[in-house]
Amino acid sequence: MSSSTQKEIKVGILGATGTVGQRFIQLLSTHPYFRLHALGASSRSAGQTYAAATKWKLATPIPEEVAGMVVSECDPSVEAFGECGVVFSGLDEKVGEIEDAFRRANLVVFSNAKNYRRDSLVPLIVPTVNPSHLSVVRAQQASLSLSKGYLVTNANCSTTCIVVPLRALELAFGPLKTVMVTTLQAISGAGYPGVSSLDILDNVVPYIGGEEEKIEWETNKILGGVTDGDDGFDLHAAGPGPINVSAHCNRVPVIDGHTACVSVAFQSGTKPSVEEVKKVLKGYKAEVVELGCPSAPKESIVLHEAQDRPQPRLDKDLYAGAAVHVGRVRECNVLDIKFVCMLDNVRLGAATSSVINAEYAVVKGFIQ
Ligand SMILES: NC(=O)C1=CN([C@@H]2O[C@H](COP(=O)(O)OP(=O)(O)OC[C@H]3O[C@@H](n4cnc5c(N)ncnc54)[C@H](OP(=O)(O)O)[C@@H]3O)[C@@H](O)[C@H]2O)C=CC1
Ligand SMILES: N[C@@H](CC(=O)OP(=O)(O)O)C(=O)O
Repeated sequence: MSSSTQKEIKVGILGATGTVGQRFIQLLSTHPYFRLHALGASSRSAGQTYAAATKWKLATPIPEEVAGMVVSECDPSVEAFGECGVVFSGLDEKVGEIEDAFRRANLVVFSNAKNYRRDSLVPLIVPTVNPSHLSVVRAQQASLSLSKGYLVTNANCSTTCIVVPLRALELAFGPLKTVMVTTLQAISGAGYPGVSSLDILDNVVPYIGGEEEKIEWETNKILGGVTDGDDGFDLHAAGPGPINVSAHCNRVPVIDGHTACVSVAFQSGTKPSVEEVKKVLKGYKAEVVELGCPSAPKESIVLHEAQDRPQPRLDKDLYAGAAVHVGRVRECNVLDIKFVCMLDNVRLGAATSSVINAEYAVVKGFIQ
């Protein structure tokens, strides 16, 4: 779809004052398809201008046209939200029912929260992996008698980091059998103000509530397929059984950028060489890139050859934080192959994924 023929779609942001909400503002203030029209947050912020309500933490200033917008409650009956075609949600998981209320008001909702990821009619989409799962929203709409509204989720940020290289490997070398992953997760993953400085400075915290279970479960939904008839998901589609995923999650004193150390075994029992694996990762082409979705990165996987890369501080900003970085590809003595991957947890790990998912929905005619 060319920007000259495209009618701008009015969009709202739920949780606009938060860590993910701020990235949405930054990404959408110059977007070729979407125009910011409504901002929502809690009753603590409602009624104030965006600049007054928000502890802005990004290095670029609050876009001028947004600073003076008045934040409202997250309620679909607010007039400005009713005028939107799409809402992007950076809402806390504790208020998941708000997203459902917007969907039932016939709005298209792109959510970052965990609440609906396991729903059998809600797509869980990493845009550079499984955007075609969007087809299931037609069954979701039918189940709720909605003509326009539906809800799409993106994945947990660490899960997003690992599934991009895993998809590339699976397409080239066949179904995966076992994945072992150890994460080193940035502080911004816990939102603002997040983990207290006294807990995280000079320290590593070897526990992030619920994170390991999310990685272990979500990986199978994302790498699975959709059922015949597009009315659900098949967690086992890629192989004879689900992938055995075992995760250890750690919080580390990094501001942005989650790192994951991953070991993989394939079902076939045949070990690909390190050079074959590198070639496959480098050559991986995602559909959203081929379709020209405006926020999709030129390379979905950036392969690093230097021994000490990827590093969050040095690598996370490439392609506006929309790529997964992979390095240290080597043979694994226990499983088949191992590598290190890293992504910007607030961009590809959250806001950017929602935006690319919405771009794909526009290009594929799922948003009028
Ligand atoms: N940070 C990250 O890296 C990632 C986050 N996520 C998910 O994204 C979502 C947002 O996370 P994050 O931005 O980090 O969280 P923050 O805590 O930084 O922001 C939460 C937002 O939700 C709003 N909010 C809180 N309570 C209510 C309420 N009762 N009614 C309406 N709005 C409310 C807050 O508004 P107010 O300012 O008024 O309190 C704020 O805008 C979460 O579900 C999180 O799990 C997913 C992947 C990565
Ligand atoms: N739990 C993640 C961030 C997050 O909010 O994940 P989820 O969207 O799965 O709740 C972290 O702390 O880094």
